[in-house]
Amino acid sequence: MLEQTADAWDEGLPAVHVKRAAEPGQNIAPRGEEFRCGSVIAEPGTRLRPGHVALLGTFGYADVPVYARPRVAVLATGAELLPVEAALAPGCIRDSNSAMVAALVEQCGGEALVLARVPDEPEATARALAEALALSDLIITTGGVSVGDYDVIASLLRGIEPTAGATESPSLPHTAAATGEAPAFMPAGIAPLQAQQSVSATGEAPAFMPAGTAPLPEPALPQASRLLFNKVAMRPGSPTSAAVIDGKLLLALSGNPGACFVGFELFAKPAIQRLQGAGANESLPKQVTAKLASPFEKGSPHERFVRTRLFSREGMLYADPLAFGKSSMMASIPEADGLIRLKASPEGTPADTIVDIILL
Ligand SMILES: Nc1nc2c(c(=O)[nH]1)N[C@H]1C(S)=C(S)[C@@H](COP(=O)(O)OP(=O)(O)OC[C@H]3O[C@@H](n4cnc5c(N)ncnc54)[C@H](O)[C@@H]3O)O[C@H]1N2
Ligand code: MOO
Repeated sequence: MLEQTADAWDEGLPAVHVKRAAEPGQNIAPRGEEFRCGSVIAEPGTRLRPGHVALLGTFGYADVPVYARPRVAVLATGAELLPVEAALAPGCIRDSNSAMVAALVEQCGGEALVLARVPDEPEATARALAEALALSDLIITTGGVSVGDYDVIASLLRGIEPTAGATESPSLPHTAAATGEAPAFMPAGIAPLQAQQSVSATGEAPAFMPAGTAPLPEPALPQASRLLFNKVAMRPGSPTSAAVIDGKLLLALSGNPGACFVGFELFAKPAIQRLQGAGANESLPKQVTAKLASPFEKGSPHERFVRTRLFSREGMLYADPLAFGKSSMMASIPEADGLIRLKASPEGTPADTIVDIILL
């Protein structure tokens, strides 16, 4: 509001000049202007944003029931993995996936429980998964999911029965957005959320890890396990797999950091949001369209998800694919604003093509 008066003189005396007369009711907030009796502040399942918290506050709701943050166990597999703080040794690599996945989990509202890394041994891995099941609502593993002799997650998954309708290369979950269906990989009856726990994402075994957990008699997953899918028709991250173990979702992401990141965005993020009560559509990745700013030369037998920078020029959104976008590379991950969805094609995609973008 600006002052509508000015100093003036009237017949030699100081006066106030009113520039514009007030209208009746002006600057008075009538009762019920913004909210009526019965107005809904937030529907059940709404993710509470700062604006919702302001509304709840103004109407005196100090406490409201919310979903517990899902506890997400993060288990990196690979004999070559070292803790982040370790000096490099020949043939070894630092476990960056655990730290990245933990940060991604926290970013989408989950609570990350970073478990001790396991070598490529079925017994140790099955034991670690049993421990993860006891501690968490959802398990994310990285690595060991491809076709090599030491890909232990893959061999454990091969040992369980596929769910009716499970496929080798399912459609990607966000293709369900148009139908309004729940993502196909979300199993019905996921175990209810339990009390919260907190743990730091240092990559070390958490202090609450039960000591002396009895080893499983066989390196196998529990009887009640069901395979949802093994492998997805996408690049990167084609070995991504999913199963339900004892009523909890296991997402097995690729060990390659770039593929691990893409797998998380496409599969883990929607699942974590669903566990927080988000509706099927709300939890799916948000998509926009943009013009490709530079050509993407490489073709792919499967749909490809390319990390990209986004910018706008003259009212048009452009996607500029980032360098260092290979599955094994991570330099482009922090730079990426989105993932370009490129259709399977033997050829590359020319500049100026209108492409779908998943926003990160
Ligand atoms: N014979 C074939 N081999 C592979 C195929 C194939 O079709 N046939 N597919 C390749 C593709 S595509 C991918 S993707 C990878 C996925 O392999 P895994 O998920 O089993 O991952 P690993 O082999 O365990 O690791 C791959 C790569 O990533 C590094 N890594 C693993 N974990 C971490 C971590 N926690 N932090 C950082 N880096 C990690 C690991 O050292 C390897 O370099 O399979 C191909 N092979
Ligand atoms: O599926 Mo892999 O990530 O393409 O290299």
